[in-house]
Amino acid sequence: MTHALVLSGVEKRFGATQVLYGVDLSIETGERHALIGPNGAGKSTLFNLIAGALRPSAGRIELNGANITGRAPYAISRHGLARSFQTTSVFPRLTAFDNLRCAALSGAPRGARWRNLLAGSRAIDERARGVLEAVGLAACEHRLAGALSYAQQRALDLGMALASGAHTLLLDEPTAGMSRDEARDALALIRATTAGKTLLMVEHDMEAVFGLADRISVLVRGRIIATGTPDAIRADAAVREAYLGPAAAR
Ligand SMILES: Nc1ncnc2c1ncn2[C@@H]1O[C@H](COP(=O)(O)OP(=O)(O)OP(=O)(O)O)[C@@H](O)[C@H]1O
Repeated sequence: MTHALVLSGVEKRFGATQVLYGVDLSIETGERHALIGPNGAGKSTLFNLIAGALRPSAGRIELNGANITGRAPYAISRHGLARSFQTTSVFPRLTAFDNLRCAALSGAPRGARWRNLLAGSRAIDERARGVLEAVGLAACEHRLAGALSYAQQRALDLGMALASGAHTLLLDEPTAGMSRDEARDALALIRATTAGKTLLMVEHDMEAVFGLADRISVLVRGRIIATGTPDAIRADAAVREAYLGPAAAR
């Protein structure tokens, strides 16, 4: 079994405040893994450590076997990791198509990147167009990203992660702020477009988590208290207690 992402003994302190304690987490290649936990558990902090926005105080993080601990975000993205944000990270004054071209360009081999840009590379355009269609935005090709609906911007955000060619995607609350119908569409889109990729997502919507994840890890006060299939997590007494209080665990 190969692992796309392996965290060993990861800790994070902000000054005197410790937020993460000895986090061990192994995500299999091609797995869809959800990270859940109460507010303030440390989920965003863990994402920031994996993506390189923060450096761990201790521990090691490997992406596809490469040690990426404490590396800069751009270096980690070159190793094949893309992150989608809770607030979308699209460029509002570029068209949907140009947003995807930028993302495709960022994933192009380093030496070829500026040549590609200058030459208006057909390969980059084709990749961007393919992703535009895959995320259901073909009709919005020439629209400015800032003029798209929130759900469309999230779809474009997902498209940018795909266009970069990343094999591992960190999805930060992919259905946050959406209506029930929009959330269902977003989940179907994620399922359809990420086949074969490794996903780690933080999500509060349990319907989304249990509908999409192969396995779930539960983070409570900076510690992973359980990892398992959706059925195992549902039946786990410690998880029920953490979410619902001691009475629910009995
Ligand atoms: N830069 C920082 N400096 C000090 N404390 C921080 C910093 N960033 C986060 N924290 C603290 O770390 C803890 C975990 O925060 P984090 O945002 O990672 O939790 P979370 O599980 O993502 O919460 P939520 O579900 O509400 O987004 C919180 O107590 C938070 O106040």
